[in-house]
Amino acid sequence: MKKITFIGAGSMAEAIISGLVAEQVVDPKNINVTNKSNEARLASLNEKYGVTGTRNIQEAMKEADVVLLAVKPKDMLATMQSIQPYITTEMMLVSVAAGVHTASLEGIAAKEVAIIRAMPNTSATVGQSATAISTNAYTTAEQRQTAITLFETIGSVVVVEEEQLDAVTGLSGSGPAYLYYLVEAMEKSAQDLGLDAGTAKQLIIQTMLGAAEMLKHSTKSPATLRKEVTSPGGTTEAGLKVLQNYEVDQAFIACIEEATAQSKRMGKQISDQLAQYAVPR
Ligand SMILES: NC(=O)C1=CN([C@@H]2O[C@H](COP(=O)(O)OP(=O)(O)OC[C@H]3O[C@@H](n4cnc5c(N)ncnc54)[C@H](O)[C@@H]3O)[C@@H](O)[C@H]2O)C=CC1
Ligand SMILES: O=C(O)[C@@H]1CCC=N1
Repeated sequence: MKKITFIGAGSMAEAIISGLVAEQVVDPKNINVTNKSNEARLASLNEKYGVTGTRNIQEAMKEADVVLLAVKPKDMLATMQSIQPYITTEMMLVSVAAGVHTASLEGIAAKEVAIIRAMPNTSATVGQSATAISTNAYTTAEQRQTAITLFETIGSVVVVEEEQLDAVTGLSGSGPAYLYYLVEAMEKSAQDLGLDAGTAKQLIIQTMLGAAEMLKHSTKSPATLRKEVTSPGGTTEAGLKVLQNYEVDQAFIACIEEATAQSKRMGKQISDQLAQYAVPR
């Protein structure tokens, strides 16, 4: 990876830039960043990471090996149209936009260019994203490896078929929010039970981290690990009975299915929109 250009300078772009710089995968001098209008944001990224902020798209795209599209799905059409003249078949485009299909991007690029679609999550900010990527037909094995290396700077990477990315979005793209929701409930109950906020926070975070480490390192299934906490007639059994009565497992399943369905709906909406602007070849 010699030169990388970020189109979009928001939170996802910053998380990836900080990973690339910290892991020394790319020299900051070879990272260009551009955004829609916020000059101060580009200056701040320059100061923090040594990357080059520019408002000139042609300049930003010049000699880029990787172009990372980190804009909201609704801004993808305008973004693709603005970079289209500068896309070359030697480049690799990487999109992190939820629901945007590689075929839609190919339609606007109108060139046989490698396109990677990725679904990271916000834990990228602390180098702990669970990222899944898929590749289009023009992606070489070397480019695929480059994408894996890029996303490994912000966490773990799996390669999936593109049609699986909706499920990935519902599961791990949105996933941090489900866990934060659980923590919010744990904090509320701790407060009701008279624990001070600082003490509760430390206990909850370490409980989450410890359980995650157990899941990662133990050969036992989650069900076995759960049973090991649950003494017959004890506190866990009493608590879990309440969760079962509320069918909390069914609620989580329905939640992930609905998030996946929403990813599909967003994908259809944006691909219909982008199809109208596809350049005939
Ligand atoms: N927040 C999340 O949990 C996740 C978000 N994503 C995806 O990451 C993408 C970026 O999200 P955020 O960083 O949270 O967004 P953000 O709103 O923080 O940043 C978007 C950036 O795009 C720039 N932009 C908009 N239109 C542009 C244009 N025409 N040309 C150049 N730059 C333009 C904006 O100036 C801004 O810098 C989204 O597509 C989202 O679907 C992916 C995985 C997880
Ligand atoms: O909520 C969303 O649409 C984005 C995609 C995955 C996480 N956040």
